[in-house]
Amino acid sequence: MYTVTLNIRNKKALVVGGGTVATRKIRHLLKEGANVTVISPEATDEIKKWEEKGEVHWEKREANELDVPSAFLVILATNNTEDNEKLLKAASPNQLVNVAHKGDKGSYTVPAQFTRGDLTISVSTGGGSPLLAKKIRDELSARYDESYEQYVNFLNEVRSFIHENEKQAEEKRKLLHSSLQEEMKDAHHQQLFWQALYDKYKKD
Ligand SMILES: C[C@@]1(CC(=O)O)C2=NC(=C\c3[nH]c(c(CCC(=O)O)c3CC(=O)O)Cc3[nH]c(c(CC(=O)O)c3CCC(=O)O)/C=C3\N/C(=C\2)[C@@H](CCC(=O)O)[C@]3(C)CC(=O)O)/[C@H]1CCC(=O)O
Ligand SMILES: NC(=O)c1ccc[n+]([C@@H]2O[C@H](COP(=O)([O-])OP(=O)(O)OC[C@H]3O[C@@H](n4cnc5c(N)ncnc54)[C@H](O)[C@@H]3O)[C@@H](O)[C@H]2O)c1
Repeated sequence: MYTVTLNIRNKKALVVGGGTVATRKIRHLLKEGANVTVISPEATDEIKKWEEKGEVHWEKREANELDVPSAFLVILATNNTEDNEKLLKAASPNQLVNVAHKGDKGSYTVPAQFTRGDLTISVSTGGGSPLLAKKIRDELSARYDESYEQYVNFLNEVRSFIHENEKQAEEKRKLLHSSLQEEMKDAHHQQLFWQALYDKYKKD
């Protein structure tokens, strides 16, 4: 499998089906800023609320082959395997298609994941055992707790500063590695690190 992180902001996403699985998928798509259309005769209360608030466009009907080609990303999440497969055939090879009832039929599956600011940790079994992916994700989310959000911000800022101020590759590498030491998660150590950088490059 070839793992990527996709920017789906303002991209057209089509979700076929309005059940529990579709709802979970839509929640994630909205969080990432996609432009979501749902086609389904029935929908959960959560989807109805999104529709009322104008956050998704819901077409209350069964989907057909003509609906598929215009979306960047397509999620086939009906409870009817034959319908999902009929719609899958209408997709172009250049579209990203997720098939909820059988991951390996589509072009992508969604990993279990969590974020801490700019840090995303994803776990995939490629459809082999979604529940194992979820279990490992839960274990990792306890290990990489909320404090990582601030820590990743710190590393991001430190990295920009080092790139701006240090031109020598070896010294740059050393500084970047020293900012990764476990103790740097602590605010006091971060302050000391900044002070050392300012002193080294004579900034106030
Ligand atoms: C990770 C997560 C991401 C997401 O969907 O957003 C995800 N499934 C999640 C939840 C979940 N999945 C299932 C239940 C009910 C469990 C139960 O019955 O109790 C729950 C609900 C729950 O546990 O909450 C079961 C299940 N899943 C699939 C089938 C069909 C099949 O495989 O035949 C069946 C039914 C047969 C079975 O039970 O096996 C198929 C897929 N599910 C995938 C991803 C893809 C493979 C990912 C991988 O392997 O790494 C793939 C192939 C397609 C896809 O959807 O992309 C999300 C984590 C939740 C979270 O993030 O909190
Ligand atoms: N990917 C996953 O994580 C995962 C987890 C559990 C189950 N599943 C699979 O996902 C599928 C959906 O599960 P669910 O729990 O959301 O089902 P569900 O019964 O809650 O919802 C199915 C939805 O599909 C709609 N629908 C049916 N035929 C349609 C059509 N032709 N066009 C448009 N909409 C149509 C229904 O109106 C309903 O809203 C099942 O096939 C199940 O095997 C996947």
